[in-house]
Amino acid sequence: MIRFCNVTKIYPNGVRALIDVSFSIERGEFVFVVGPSGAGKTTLTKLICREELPTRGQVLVNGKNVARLRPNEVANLRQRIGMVFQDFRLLPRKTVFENVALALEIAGASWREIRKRVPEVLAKVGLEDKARCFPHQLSGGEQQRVAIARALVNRPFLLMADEPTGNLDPQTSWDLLQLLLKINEEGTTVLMVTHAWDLVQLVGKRVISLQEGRLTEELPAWGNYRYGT
Ligand SMILES: Nc1ncnc2c1ncn2[C@@H]1O[C@H](COP(=O)(O)OP(=O)(O)OP(=O)(O)O)[C@@H](O)[C@H]1O
Repeated sequence: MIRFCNVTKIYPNGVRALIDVSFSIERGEFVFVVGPSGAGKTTLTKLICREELPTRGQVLVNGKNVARLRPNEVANLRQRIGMVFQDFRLLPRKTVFENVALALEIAGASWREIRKRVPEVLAKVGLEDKARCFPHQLSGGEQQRVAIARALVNRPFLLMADEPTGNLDPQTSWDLLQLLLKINEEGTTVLMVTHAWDLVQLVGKRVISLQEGRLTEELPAWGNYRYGT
């Protein structure tokens, strides 16, 4: 579903963010992307949603070279990839319902669909009773779950979460990871960028590791491996 073929990304200022990176992600996988600050993790996510273009090599999403997409296809690609960020990025003057509804409105959904779909997706993230709240009335973990609901509402084929637990305490981070694992079990491919190596070790999922722009290590899923056993 996602394929990087010898991808190098050099920014205009000369920084080599990714160097000759190749990997594939199949439909239905849960993949962690780890690595130190500046290793190229966010750049990798930006190449997938075509926020950036590779300098060399190819990024294929659903078999299509993203560099060759027409503008309407780029918009369509971005609508079909759910994005979650460390800082939640909710609109502060809109309620939880409105924050999630906006993603559907932009995709052209009818009011009838919005009224049906928003409560469904809020229930999925356990926030059905918070629809009328504003973001500042919620905890960090709840705000991140709203962001996940917003990312899911258009039924994306891929959920990309860039440091989603970066602003959360350990227990809330763990709960959030469980939510992402549940979403993955229900069929959505998940790519999670993280520094939280402790979380990565607690679940047996595939790990792509970057170091100074190079893919240094690819650990397969560990099956039933559990931390401390
Ligand atoms: N728009 C840009 N222009 C120039 N250089 C950039 C740009 N975006 C990122 N970089 C550089 O590219 C390298 C990789 O950055 P990237 O954000 O992908 O790393 P990261 O692994 O996500 O880091 P962090 O964990 O700190 O978020 C860094 O050296 C960064 O300074």
